[in-house]
Amino acid sequence: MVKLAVLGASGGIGQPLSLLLKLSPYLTELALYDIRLAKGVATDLSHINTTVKVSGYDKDDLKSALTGADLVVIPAGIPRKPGMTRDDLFKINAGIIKTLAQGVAQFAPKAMVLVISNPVNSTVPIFKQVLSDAGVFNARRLFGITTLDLVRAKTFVNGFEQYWKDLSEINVIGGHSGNTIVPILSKAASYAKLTAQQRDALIHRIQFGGDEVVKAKDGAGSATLSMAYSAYVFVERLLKAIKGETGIVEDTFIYLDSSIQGVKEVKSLISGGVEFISLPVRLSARGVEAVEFGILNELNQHEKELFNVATKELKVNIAKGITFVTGSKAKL
Ligand SMILES: NC(=O)c1ccc[n+]([C@@H]2O[C@H](COP(=O)([O-])OP(=O)(O)OC[C@H]3O[C@@H](n4cnc5c(N)ncnc54)[C@H](O)[C@@H]3O)[C@@H](O)[C@H]2O)c1
Ligand SMILES: O=C(O)C[C@H](O)C(=O)O
Repeated sequence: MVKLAVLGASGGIGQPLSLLLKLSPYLTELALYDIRLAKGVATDLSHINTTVKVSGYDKDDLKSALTGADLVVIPAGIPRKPGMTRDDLFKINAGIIKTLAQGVAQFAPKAMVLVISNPVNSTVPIFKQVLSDAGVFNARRLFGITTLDLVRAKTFVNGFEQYWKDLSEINVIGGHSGNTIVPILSKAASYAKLTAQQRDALIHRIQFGGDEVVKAKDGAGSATLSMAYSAYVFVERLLKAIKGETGIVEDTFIYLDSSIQGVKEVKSLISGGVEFISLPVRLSARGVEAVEFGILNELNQHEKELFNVATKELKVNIAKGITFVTGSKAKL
């Protein structure tokens, strides 16, 4: 029996993501929550003849949506319009995330939480701080979903070569906004064939892929379908790990808790220190099993430079999220 709650289920991401989750062989129950239309979306999906039971919950019924949830996936919040950065969403989305985190702390304190809402670099720290203040935070169970960056990286490399043979050697680490997104392509043999100009163009496209969609949608929002796909990929991988499959590693944004295997090494390898970061994480039934820190020893000079730029910006984004909850300025 596995219950998953989607908070923000009626939105551009929420609807296609809920559709994909309705098809999952690993789920028993799907609880859809939104401040609008969740019951309608749930009724629509409930006509699909798969075994996942779907129910919808209105604005005032967060408690029912969350009670008994093993996983909570959160795409609630406003998306970007052309000209905006993800940080411009902070003003509205920080409050939404704080409220939802308080709900999770109260009604599903043991659930694995997967945050999609932007700016991820700040919304995940907000979530962590609320859970910590409520005394229920467990670093193994909180994830920022950065899978779309990896999905984009794996897609865009094909623009440069007929066929990039070693997609599994590609990672995207750091955070989820512009310069904090650090594509790690150098482990793949095909990387050596790129000119510096091609490499820079490819990295830029991965870092700013979100802007491409925002511009193309021309005011009607940001990536929804590719994001729903990416979240589904991550959720399925986590569900497989929960079922006991071993060797599952995904790039995801987590809190660096020293009790987690590999975190001490990560901290010694990152100059200046960050508290949250996306790295390859080994998943298990308890969520984050270990951080695969070895990648940090394998960066080439160019990637090290990108990574240093990323961690500086990331620290500011993280502090902004923590400060929002604590009310006092977080240390940088
Ligand atoms: N992590 C990523 O890679 C990634 C990728 C794409 C988009 N996003 C982010 O995901 C978020 C959602 O994007 P979208 O395109 O689905 O937006 P959307 O506006 O289409 O949908 C958001 C939904 O959230 C709901 N909502 C608002 N406040 C809520 C609350 N308090 N409780 C529950 N639901 C609430 C809205 O009613 C709406 O249905 C945005 O912040 C966007 O920037 C993240
Ligand atoms: O670009 C955005 O604002 C949405 C999302 O973070 C993305 O990467 O597509």
